[in-house]
Amino acid sequence: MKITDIRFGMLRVPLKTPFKTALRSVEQVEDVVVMVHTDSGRVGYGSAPATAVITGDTHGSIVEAVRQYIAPRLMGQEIANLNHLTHLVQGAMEKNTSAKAAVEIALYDLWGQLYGAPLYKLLGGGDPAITTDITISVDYIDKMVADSLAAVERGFESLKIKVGKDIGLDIERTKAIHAAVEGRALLRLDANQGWTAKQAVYALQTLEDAGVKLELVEQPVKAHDLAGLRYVTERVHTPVMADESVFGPREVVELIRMRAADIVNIKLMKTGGISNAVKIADICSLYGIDCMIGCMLESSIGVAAAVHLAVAKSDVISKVDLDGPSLCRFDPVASGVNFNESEISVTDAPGLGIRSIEGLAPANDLAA
Ligand SMILES: C[C@H](N)C(=O)N[C@@H](CCC(=O)O)C(=O)O
Ligand SMILES: [Mg+2]
Repeated sequence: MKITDIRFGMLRVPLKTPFKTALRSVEQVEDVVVMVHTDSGRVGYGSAPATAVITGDTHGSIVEAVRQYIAPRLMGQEIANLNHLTHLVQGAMEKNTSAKAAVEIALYDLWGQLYGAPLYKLLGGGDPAITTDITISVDYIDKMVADSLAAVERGFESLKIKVGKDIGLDIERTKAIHAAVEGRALLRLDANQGWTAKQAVYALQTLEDAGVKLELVEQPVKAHDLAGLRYVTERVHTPVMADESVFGPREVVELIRMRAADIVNIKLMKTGGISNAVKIADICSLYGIDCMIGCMLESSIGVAAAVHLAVAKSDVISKVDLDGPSLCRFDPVASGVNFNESEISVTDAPGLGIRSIEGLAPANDLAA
């Protein structure tokens, strides 16, 4: 099965409610869809959102990186040589992790199709059912409490609370949500880099002293501030998770060397796809570091790939934040992964099992 063409589409899906973090506010998912065509007639699908505030990638840069740097290396290549292909993708250029991720996801989809097996089985197998948390956007306290209660009613047993806007309000937000859902849901905080190290220690110690038990705190400080991350990790009981601070395997090695965090959040859009995500999971497994599998605000194509990885690496990926599809008003993608609120299950359809994508628009206007 040889690669003959790479084409693009745009997928837009409205959200149930605006997604608000310390870094941005968005009202719809907007993904570049990458379609890798082969001489067998089979097509592999991948996707990438433009999370410029985290990865630096825009829709235009994703399309241009694939078109100019990645695609030319892949034309005529054999899908069976997957390791060679991922090497070509990763070596095509620096950074541009979202573009690399979209292409790698499509290549792994084709690899599964080639061998007639769902991706998770080729990645090592596992129990094809996982449970995700759901994000509660940062907002007025009453709204966040109401959103948290609604999420618990929908069956979510783990809430990822966005904070990082105002330290005093963040403490009040967390206390109010804790009081409202205590005993019914685990609470994870994600400050999305919004605090200084000292503010983070103050907020977390205040919450700990008030009896607010948190499962973890995610990315309390600026992405580049590994020393700040370590400062927080050393001073609080709450487990600290690195998100924006770690993209690829090299950063994870440095994080472990510095003992800067307790947990690593793996996201395909940061790693540049599945090959590096597998490496990170294996490094963390070696050092006994727990992982979360996360996603950007993105469609169920890229999230489906993350689900397959989570199933296959469940020994080290113990926490799941794959709520992109649950935040959308509907899922335009029919695939081998079924997203049903907190419960996600995978069928035996080959690769990602993508059968149709409703409303896929041309992406020709994004780049020359
Ligand atoms: C969607 C997911 N729950 C999430 O919060 N992901 C990111 C933010 C992604 C974005 O801004 O698109 C995170 O910080 O963990
Ligand atoms: Mg995060």
